Parts: sequence; C-alpha cells; structure tokens
Amino acid sequence: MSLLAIDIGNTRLKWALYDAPHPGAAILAHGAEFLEQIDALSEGAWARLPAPDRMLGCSVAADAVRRRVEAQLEELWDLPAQWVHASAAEAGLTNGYDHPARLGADRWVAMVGARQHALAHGPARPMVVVMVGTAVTVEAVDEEGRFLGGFILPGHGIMLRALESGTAGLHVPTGEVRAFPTNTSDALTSGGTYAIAGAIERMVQHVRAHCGAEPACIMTGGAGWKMAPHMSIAFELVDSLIFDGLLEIGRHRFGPS
Ligand SMILES: Nc1ncnc2c1ncn2[C@@H]1O[C@H](COP(=O)(O)OP(=O)(O)O)[C@@H](O)[C@H]1O
Ligand SMILES: CC(C)(COP(=O)(O)O)[C@@H](O)C(=O)NCCC(=O)O
Ligand SMILES: [K+]
Repeated sequence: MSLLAIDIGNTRLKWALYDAPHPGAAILAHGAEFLEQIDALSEGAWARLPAPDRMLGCSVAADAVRRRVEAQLEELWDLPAQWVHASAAEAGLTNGYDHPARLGADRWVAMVGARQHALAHGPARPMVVVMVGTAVTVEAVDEEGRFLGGFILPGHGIMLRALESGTAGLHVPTGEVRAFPTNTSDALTSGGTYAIAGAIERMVQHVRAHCGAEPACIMTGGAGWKMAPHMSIAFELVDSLIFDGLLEIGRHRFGPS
C-alpha cells in the first residue's frame, strides 16, 4: 500500500511517495515546488508517478492552496486527501497548547517525527525540535512526549524583508555570517542567523531547567542547512522530519500493510 506524503508550508510544497504507510518504508520518488508552481504538478512530476494508494499530508498554507492540491489528486488518481491537524494527542505525543487544534499541523507532525526518530536511536529524553522554513519554530517536548510549548519567530527571508521595508538604508544584498560584521550585508545576515541560534539555545536552557536532563536538539526545514554551521550546541539535522512524522501517523491510521 503506497503512500503519497505531502507537506505544504508557506513557501513550498514538499512531497514524497513511499512504498508503505509506516516508518521504514522505501522512498520511491520525491520533490518540492514553490507554491506559485503547484498547479503544474499534475502535468509535471506527478504525471509520471504510479497511482498512490493513500495520501496523508499537513498544510499550513491558505485553504485555496490546499484545494488546488486536492483537485489534482482527484483528477490524476481519484485519490481522497487526508490532512493531519494538531489534536490533543496522537502517535505517542500529547499537546500542551492552550487550544491544541490551533497549533500548526507542520509543527505537530514534525514533533511526532522527532520523537519517533529519538526513540529509534535510544531511550526517551527531552527534545528541542527546530523547523527553519518561512517562519522558524522551536518546540519543547519532555521525555514523556508532552509538547510543553514553543517559539515562533520570523525566518531568514521575513527578517530581511521586514528590515528592508521598515528602514531607508537597509537595501543590500545577502551577506555572510560573521562574529563581528563590518558591513551592512553581513550585519543583517549575521543578525538573523544569530537571532535564530539564540532562540534555540534559550529553549535548550528552558528544557534543561524544566526537565532536569539534557535535551536532544533536532532540526529540519528548507533553510536548516543555513543554520548548521553557526550553531554552538550539539544538534542533528534531519531533513525528513515531517515525512517521518506522517509515516508514523500513517502507521497509526492505516495499520501495518
Ligand atoms: N532551493 C531553494 N530555493 C529557495 N529557498 C530555499 C531553497 N532551499 C532552501 N530554501 C530556504 O528555505 C526556506 C523555505 O523552506 P521550507 O521548509 O520549504 O519552508 P516552508 O515549509 O515554510 O514552505 C526559504 O525561505 C529559503 O530560505
Ligand atoms: C508557525 C507557522 C507559520 C510555520 O509555518 P512555515 O514556516 O512552516 O511555513 C505555522 O506552523 C502556523 O501557521 N502555525 C499556526 C499557529 C501556531 O502554531 O501557533
Ligand atoms: K514547514
């Protein structure tokens, strides 16, 4: 039973076709499209795929984007869409948000993936789960799998655009990350990168103090690689975290095939 997993963020749609709907499944094909280009999927990358048996996805984009994806799934394969929403509990995780359903579905699924990943590699320990995409999210999960809460901050692009549009003198090309930036480009690029790194380090401190144990820091997202060289704490970069989460949720929802 093959599974088409879809993750729609505010910048790009990422998809992956697996040969089974559970962790450990083999990946048959995958890709990513900017949201402006998703209408071309049914005539492009998806046209060449064998018909998937199931679809499971998460989306934080506008409803119109999700509907354009659903239309193509139906047109190509008559495949009903199943979207994961954050809930009070799923796949071993419990949700500490004031209103659990208001938590971004991508954040919830990434935490499921991170917990699955951590448990596959050793005993349960607290986690800090970081997603660096359009926005940046930094989540705290205790060793019991309780989501304690998380930060949302602007991603690299939004930080730069906010500074550009709010000032007269900050229209400059992208720079390098430096400890002591000596030009405007480097100052902006370094400021953004270290703002994100600082938030992550701060959440690690919060979790360490709250749980009395050293958290594992796990990072994902399209711009995760930009942060990797500039982190002062130990972390693991796992590009597939959301897909790993969708596979784990698929295992619970569809059962072993
Ligand atoms: N090939 C790429 N083209 C453009 N941006 C990229 C690319 N790879 C990574 N990025 C960075 O990743 C961010 C988008 O990451 P992504 O995880 O797709 O975001 P989202 O899930 O919010 O759609 C962009 O803001 C950009 O900084
Ligand atoms: C925080 C987000 C904007 C992140 O979006 P992304 O960077 O993945 O495109 C998204 O998870 C979202 O819209 N969340 C809903 C609000 C919340 O999680 O509290
Ligand atoms: K995302």
